[in-house]
Amino acid sequence: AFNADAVPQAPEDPLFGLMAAYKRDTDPNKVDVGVGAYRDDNAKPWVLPVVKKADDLLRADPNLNHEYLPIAGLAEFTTASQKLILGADSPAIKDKRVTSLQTVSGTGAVHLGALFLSKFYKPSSKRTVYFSDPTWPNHFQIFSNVGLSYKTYPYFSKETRGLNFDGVIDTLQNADEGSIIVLHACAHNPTGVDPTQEQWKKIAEVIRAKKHFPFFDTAYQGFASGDLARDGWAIRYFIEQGFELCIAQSYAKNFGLYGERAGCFHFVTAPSSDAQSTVIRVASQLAILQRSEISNPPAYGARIASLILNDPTLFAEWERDLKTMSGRIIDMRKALRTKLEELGTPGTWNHITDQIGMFSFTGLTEEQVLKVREDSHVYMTKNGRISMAGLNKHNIDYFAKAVDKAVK
Ligand SMILES: Cc1[nH+]cc(COP(=O)(O)O)c(/C=N/[C@@H](CC(=O)O)C(=O)O)c1O
Repeated sequence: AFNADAVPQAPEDPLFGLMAAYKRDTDPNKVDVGVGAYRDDNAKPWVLPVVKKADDLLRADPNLNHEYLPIAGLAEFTTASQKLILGADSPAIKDKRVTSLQTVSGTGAVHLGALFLSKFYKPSSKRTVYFSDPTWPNHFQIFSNVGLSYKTYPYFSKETRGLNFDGVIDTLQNADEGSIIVLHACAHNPTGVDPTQEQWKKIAEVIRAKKHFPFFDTAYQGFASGDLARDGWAIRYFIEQGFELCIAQSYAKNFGLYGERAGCFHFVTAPSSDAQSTVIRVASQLAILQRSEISNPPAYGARIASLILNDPTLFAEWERDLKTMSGRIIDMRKALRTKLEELGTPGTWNHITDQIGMFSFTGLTEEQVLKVREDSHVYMTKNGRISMAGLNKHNIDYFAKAVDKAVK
């Protein structure tokens, strides 16, 4: 007998709890700057025009069926995903040093990578995973669920509201050799603070010197700068430097395919004479894990993304849609900073425009966050992160005044 009555109550997921609380709120002025999901200027989810087009094409295909995909997913999707994040001319692709599996979005890719590492990465010795502090909260439970212990490296400087670069370097320098280092490829969540290219080079030096293993999580390619290649720069630099690494790639945000769960996991081996046979063995073990976890991935989102990634005209349209989203977010950053400065809201607000990607780390304390929620029906995560796409022409004045009231 299981005696399920012994099962303890788990805490509600903070983010999904926030989304539910927002939905329940009936106040007409309520503002949702919680979940990292793009909204248009009317606070509505935005189906990218290019995604609508791909959907029409897909539904018009007389051969469309609902058969199983291969365990590794749709080959034209994973191949195109490699090119997107590594660059079409990547040495890793040329040398056949990369293997990729389609996953249940970015979460599935982070999980598959964590599960694989828990079984095959230095299994006989102590392994520690390092996350930035702060990081995407789900990182902690995904890695602890597969039995890997973790620590954090300081990442955000409260004083400058920018990168605590020395904290990153010192912690990685003093970490046990061969630790797994989880890195946000661009548009860091929740801080919106990314290392400069020079700082990435120093981070790479320490990771090499300490024989750490880089684990990139990329969920916002095209959202940080609006430029896909630029947002892939850190990963491509590490590949150029000859690192062995893995990448969790999410298409939730940059294709707006949130609920369709489109993502990819890539494992890249270091250049060596037997790199290709290594990658084949790694692929075979990843397939075993994938089979037991999901058997094979969901078809619809990957088919949509694949149609767009593999068609130059649709790809160009996608890049335009990306610029629409990243452009509107940048407009909201400028508008919010201006409003807060005009209101004379205590503190400095340049970080709102210095930070990039979907989020701004406002610096509001937990009680100010709760106050702005109670008083003004504004929903942001407890760490003071706001999803900039939740702001628009109609609510930005109201939002700025709500923050001003909470901070004063
Ligand atoms: C860094 C990062 N990595 C992976 C994911 C997973 O996305 P998926 O939908 O599995 O492809 C998210 C989602 N972040 C937003 C939503 C969430 O928390 O799941 C967020 O931070 O709001 C990330 O912010």
